[in-house]
Amino acid sequence: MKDPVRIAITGGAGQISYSLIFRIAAGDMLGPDQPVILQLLEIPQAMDALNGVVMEVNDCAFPLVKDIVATDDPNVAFKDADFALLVGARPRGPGMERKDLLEANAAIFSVQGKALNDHASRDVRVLVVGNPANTNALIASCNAPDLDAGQFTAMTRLDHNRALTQLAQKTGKHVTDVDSMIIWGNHSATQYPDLAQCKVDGKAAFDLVERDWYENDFIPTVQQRGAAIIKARGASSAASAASSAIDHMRDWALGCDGIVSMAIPSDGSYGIEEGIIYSYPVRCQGGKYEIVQGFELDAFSKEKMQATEKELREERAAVEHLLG
Ligand SMILES: NC(=O)C1=CN([C@@H]2O[C@H](COP(=O)(O)OP(=O)(O)OC[C@H]3O[C@@H](n4cnc5c(N)ncnc54)[C@H](O)[C@@H]3O)[C@@H](O)[C@H]2O)C=CC1
Ligand SMILES: O=C([O-])CC(=O)C(=O)O
Repeated sequence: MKDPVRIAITGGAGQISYSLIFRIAAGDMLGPDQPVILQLLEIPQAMDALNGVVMEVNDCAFPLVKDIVATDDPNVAFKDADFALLVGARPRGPGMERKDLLEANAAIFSVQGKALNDHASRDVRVLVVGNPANTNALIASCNAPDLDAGQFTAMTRLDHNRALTQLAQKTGKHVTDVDSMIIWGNHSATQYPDLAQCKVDGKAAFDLVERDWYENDFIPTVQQRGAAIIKARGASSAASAASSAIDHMRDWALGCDGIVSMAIPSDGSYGIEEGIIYSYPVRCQGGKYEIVQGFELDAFSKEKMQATEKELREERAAVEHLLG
């Protein structure tokens, strides 16, 4: 058996964590041979609920769980953490955009960025799920000057997975037949789900679907899927968010075939302003991710990519005071 790794999860008593923690404990994120120590963070008012979750994890008798820490102190939760999944934040309700949460949630990520800086493993991999995820990741990263900015990522894998299913259903194929899906930009209604590189069963997606469906159905459906779930469920997506968080971390840590979407610090690739946390097509191998370069962009793509970049710049300007 390998040595255990430490996995910090914030918002441990929330909806997403109620799926996420159990799937990580079952080995879905790092594999069936990787023992884990779960370090769960909550706010003081939610500690009773968190202790209930810990009781349930214990009741599962998971062979891979070596220890569980439940705390309301970020300095304890992030101590020596190898992985940190920053989920704890307020979710939006009907009629809100994710950036409306900026004011309520941004301060959480400056505190947690500092705690990661001071206590986490120097190789910690951070995934921000709490919305608005891209800008929250930027805040956390800016408050962690001793860690590399590239260690901070935000989740657009749920958008990526949603897009895979929309296209697979439209073409009568399976998600595993779809290659090179790309989500560009912000995890918001301005994101750009791009089919220009996409293939289904080896055939160009653009040869299989009408342009009208792409522009007026596929793109808005993926952009608005979070709101559609809130309308249908009366609460924001939870199990699907947890599943995508696991996909993101698993691929980053263990590698994967093909292209996936991750929101990462821009290095200027594709003309996007350096530093903002922007979703790119990446390949993951050897514990690292790398932006896939060289795709040609038409005017339609450029316009959409710039619109979502503009929103991220505006979000950054709104939290300038938290960027350290
Ligand atoms: N990036 C993405 O694709 C997605 C992001 N989300 C976002 O994830 C976040 C969590 O969603 P849910 O689990 O449904 O919300 P929830 O309200 O069920 O759970 C959030 C938990 O975080 C805790 N929390 C709040 N402040 C905290 C802090 N400073 N430290 C630790 N814990 C704290 C709360 O007490 C609560 O238990 C929301 O911001 C939501 O919008 C949700 C779905 C997808
Ligand atoms: O829409 C929301 O507020 C929750 C979320 O981020 C998603 O489901 O993509």
